[in-house]
Amino acid sequence: MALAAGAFSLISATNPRRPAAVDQARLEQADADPANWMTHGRTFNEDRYSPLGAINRQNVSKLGVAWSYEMRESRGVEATPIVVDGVMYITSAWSIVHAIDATNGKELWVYDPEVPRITGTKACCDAISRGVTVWNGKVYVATLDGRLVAIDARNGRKVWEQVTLDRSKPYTITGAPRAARGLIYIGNSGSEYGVRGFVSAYDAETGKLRWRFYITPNPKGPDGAASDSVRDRALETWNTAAGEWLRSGGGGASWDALVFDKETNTLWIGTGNGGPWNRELRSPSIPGRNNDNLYLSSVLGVDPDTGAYKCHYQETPGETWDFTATQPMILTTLKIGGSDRRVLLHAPKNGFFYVIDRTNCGLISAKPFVPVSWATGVDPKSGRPIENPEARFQSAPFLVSPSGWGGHNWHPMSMSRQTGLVYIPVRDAPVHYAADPAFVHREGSYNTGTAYTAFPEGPAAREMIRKLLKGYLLAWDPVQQKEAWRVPLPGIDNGGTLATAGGLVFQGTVDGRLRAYNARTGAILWDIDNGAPAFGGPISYSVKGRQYLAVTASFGTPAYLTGAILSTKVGDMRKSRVNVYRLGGAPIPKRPVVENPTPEPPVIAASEEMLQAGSLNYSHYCLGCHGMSAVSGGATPDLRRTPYLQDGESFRAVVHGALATSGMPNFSAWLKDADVEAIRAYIAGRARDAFQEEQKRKHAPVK
Ligand SMILES: O=C(O)c1cc(C(=O)O)c2c(n1)C(=O)C(=O)c1cc(C(=O)O)[nH]c1-2
Ligand SMILES: [Ca+2]
Repeated sequence: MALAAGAFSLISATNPRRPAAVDQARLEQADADPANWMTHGRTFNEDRYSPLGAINRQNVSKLGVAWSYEMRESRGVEATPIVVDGVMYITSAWSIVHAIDATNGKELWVYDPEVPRITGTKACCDAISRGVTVWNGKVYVATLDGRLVAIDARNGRKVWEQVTLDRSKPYTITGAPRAARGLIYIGNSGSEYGVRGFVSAYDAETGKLRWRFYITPNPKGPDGAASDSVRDRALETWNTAAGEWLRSGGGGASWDALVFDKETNTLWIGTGNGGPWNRELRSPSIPGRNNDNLYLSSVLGVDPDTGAYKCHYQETPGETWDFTATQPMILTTLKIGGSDRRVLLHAPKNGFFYVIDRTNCGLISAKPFVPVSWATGVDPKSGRPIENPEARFQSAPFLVSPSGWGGHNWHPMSMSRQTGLVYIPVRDAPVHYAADPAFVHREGSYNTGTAYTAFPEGPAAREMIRKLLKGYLLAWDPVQQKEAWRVPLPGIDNGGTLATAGGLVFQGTVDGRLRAYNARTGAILWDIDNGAPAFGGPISYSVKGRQYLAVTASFGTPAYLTGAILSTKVGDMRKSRVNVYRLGGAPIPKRPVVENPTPEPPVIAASEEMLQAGSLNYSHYCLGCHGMSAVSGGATPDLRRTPYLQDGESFRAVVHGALATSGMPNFSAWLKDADVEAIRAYIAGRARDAFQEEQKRKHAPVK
């Protein structure tokens, strides 16, 4: 743990309040206090609308750099910064918390929870964290390895720490905790790794567990948890005699949205996908019975004080595609059919935009916001999707739109109170799903029960990805349930959005641009190089009357999916940053594209079987950080270019822990010498493709 002295004196010099003095009253009145961004989505309602308008359509093109803060890691950053009274609190990779002077980028303190790097083997999506929450002078971080830590906002010292989950199981935490009414709420991740998801509430002062709600029922008996009261009802929707879920827990991990609703006194939980994905392997369906697998893929409302079940709406009954309902939620009031309705707006992975009644979880409307092939619509009467009968891919592979990458994933959407539109980073990313008859559960790896075929290997992948995967920024009218405008974007891994009273929407793109759009029309008013993608939601705050725009800049995170293959910045392992902009700031720095040629790879004699085994093991154990087709997302070394590739012995040493302190986990429990050599042969093949392509380009006649 590193500390920087002087944090408190600096804060007290600029502000009379003690640091992070956030309480219920202050959060409830967040709209009267737009200088601060005190909770994940700015207000309890999480609409990510900033009432600050000093930066507006007329002057946004004059934004320059206020400051830029360098983190210690090159890994992915997904956090939304929190700003209270001139101090920013943010996490970088490995759940490291930074407190920064929000006016000049000066580091006040850093708290490193020292997450064991082996935890990386349980994380699907890089060593990421979506940020902290603050309450009554403390900053709370949920660590990748499952702890909830309360930190003194004055000096970065730990006040208390709780282990929130069974660390012998493949759980992680990537989500940001939320604070309300003296409690800290936190979920977890790991549905693909074999866990049973739950949400917990801890006393903010003492760290004592107040309640717990399990997303899936315990077939062995009650848990002594808040979810016990609905256990029987949930069990009726599972096969209690067969299925992987009896061993793994069935998934449902709630890894992102947790929204406190002060108007209906509800904590809204977005629940996750099933584990494994394939329902017929997870919990074989029983003809003539309900096979919905509650409470997977649902918007679930519980009592914030006790965790008692209130109501739910299951968006994807019998989830089988990695269709999480964990995506960010916006609470608002809409005039629908002449009356004011308290609604929850949700654009989950499954591709439908839902308007849900916050008083009873009733469906008000649902319309596709992206092409959808698994269902033709949602029946307004029953609230159930009208499924395409082939979409469950049991008899034949099926091209599912959207796929588990999401019609929309965790990247926060925002809503403008001026236009009434919701700004969604959309992914149009169909994928072929087929049942995996050879499914075996593997520790330390992704377990889906699905042969999920994405792309061919090698140079062909790039073309395929360009053609098939489309991303765009979508402005959506939630009352009419229709598109207002869209702007096509490169790739699908674009960042979250922020709407402001300046009539603007801000968003980062996967190729590292940062843009401001006219919120009414989608016209691009500002478009700069942010150095690296701003994946999380941008925020705006002000100190002493000056408005700032803050975004992160990092590689890694979800960019391993496709962004890396499309990006010109591949292999550019610079440190992650927080970039803050203001009117009249310094000029945007020029950042030349880094040339990073592939060295000639070694020739490794390998049979076709060996290459296939290498490819399979690569996808199980390496892809999550080092990228599809061995094309790194830029936050971790590009394995096609690592010097360790050149000789088998050093390569094996690295896979078996030689670089464990730098973040490369030790895989010796799962990968034996022959497995490692097969992976090396596979990567050498990918490296040869890249090498030959580069040679061809180099020697091509100049046109
Ligand atoms: O089921 C889960 O437990 C789980 C966890 C996470 C996570 O914690 O980040 C993701 C997903 N699933 C997931 O399906 C997914 O698409 C995803 C994307 C990301 C990301 O950070 O970009 N995380 C996750
Ligand atoms: Ca998942």
